[in-house]
Amino acid sequence: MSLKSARDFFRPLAVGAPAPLREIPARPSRAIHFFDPSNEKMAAKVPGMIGTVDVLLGNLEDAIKADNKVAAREGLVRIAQSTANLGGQSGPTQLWTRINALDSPWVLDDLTTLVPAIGDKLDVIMVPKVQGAEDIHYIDRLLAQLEAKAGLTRPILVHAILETARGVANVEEICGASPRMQGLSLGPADLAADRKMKTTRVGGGHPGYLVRQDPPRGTDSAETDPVFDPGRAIFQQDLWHYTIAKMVDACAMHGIYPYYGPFGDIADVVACEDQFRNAFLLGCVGTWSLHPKQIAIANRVFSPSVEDIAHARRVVAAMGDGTGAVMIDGKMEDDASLKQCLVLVELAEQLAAIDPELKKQYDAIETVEA
Ligand SMILES: CC(C)(COP(=O)(O)OP(=O)(O)OC[C@H]1O[C@@H](n2cnc3c(N)ncnc32)[C@H](O)[C@@H]1OP(=O)(O)O)[C@@H](O)C(=O)NCCC(=O)NCCSC(=O)C[C@](C)(O)C(=O)O
Ligand SMILES: [Mg+2]
Repeated sequence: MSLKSARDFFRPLAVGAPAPLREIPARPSRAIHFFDPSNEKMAAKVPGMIGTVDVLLGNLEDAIKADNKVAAREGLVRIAQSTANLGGQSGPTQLWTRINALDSPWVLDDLTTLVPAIGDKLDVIMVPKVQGAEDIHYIDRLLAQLEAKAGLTRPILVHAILETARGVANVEEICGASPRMQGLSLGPADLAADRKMKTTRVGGGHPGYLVRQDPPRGTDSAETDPVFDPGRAIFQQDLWHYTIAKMVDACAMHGIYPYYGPFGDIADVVACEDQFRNAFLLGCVGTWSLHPKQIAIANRVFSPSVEDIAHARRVVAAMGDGTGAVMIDGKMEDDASLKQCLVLVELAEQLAAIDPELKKQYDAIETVEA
């Protein structure tokens, strides 16, 4: 892989294109809510969702029928142009899109239509099925040319979906391929197919992927029949743990943001919440929402709880200049656990700035002396 010099990395890739950002802004993005801009019923709901969801994403790729690709692209342009407070750093809700795959017949028209028409409102472009740095380099140069032509003053950021085995293998070079890289999401359906995993679910766990409690002492495990042996507990495992953890490390290393992705069992709100929470605990900043009812789940899970913030503030207060060790409720806290607490406190501050209800809850926390 050829590496750019440090100086060249932050140079615009086209004369007249906006300067790349040195840091990716930490804008709240707990839920990236997908809608089909060619579906009139869904599109009609978009204005009413502003302020209730951190990101609205006009989807142009999979889940949009081939016959509706042009209508979806045009619908997104119309919605972006006619909806106030959506995208472009002005409002509470960002506007993203997911373009078609780089080898599809639609992607070039997606980019050459969207950037001149609504490039000033589009915060992030999600690129599906990214295989390696070369895919990001292609998008990077093309966006710079289109931004220059359109006279844009702010670079559009790029988000890659991790949904091929090669993409997972190349995840670090993908994250570091361009200063436009904003983050990564897991694409569990395409990734499962590409890896030849044997699950047909869109994200989430699988009852067959488990570990089982040992048989009682003195029993020959060969004699136990799992079907007639209900006494042995089974523990379902997370099929996606390895990939999410790998994605989180690659993103943290490059100063960009990891997201879970889709949870296809819309009816199972409980398992959806579990999957989202696992991702939150592992370091993801948000997830996708495919149906309006997943927005509230994502907002709840990806906002630190009042209890966590109360504890984190106690530790911050007790640690004074941030060095040494103290005991709080029987537990040791030191320089490192202070940093863990600051992750939560800083996230709470960012969220409180855009979510008045959450601000009220965090403001009501009484400071308890350690
Ligand atoms: C699942 C579906 C078919 C159920 O749609 P439905 O109409 O059957 O659901 P409903 O419960 O009956 O809907 C109730 C109301 O909500 C509306 N509605 C419903 N959904 C939305 C929405 N998203 N945004 C805004 N409004 C929505 C719907 O139009 C209806 O309106 P109404 O009350 O006026 O009749 C529908 O929700 C949907 O199409 N969601 C988006 C699906 C999508 O974007 N999939 C692609 C992302 S996942 C993926 O690509 C994989 C990945 C990463 O690539 C990889 O793993 O490889
Ligand atoms: Mg996919």
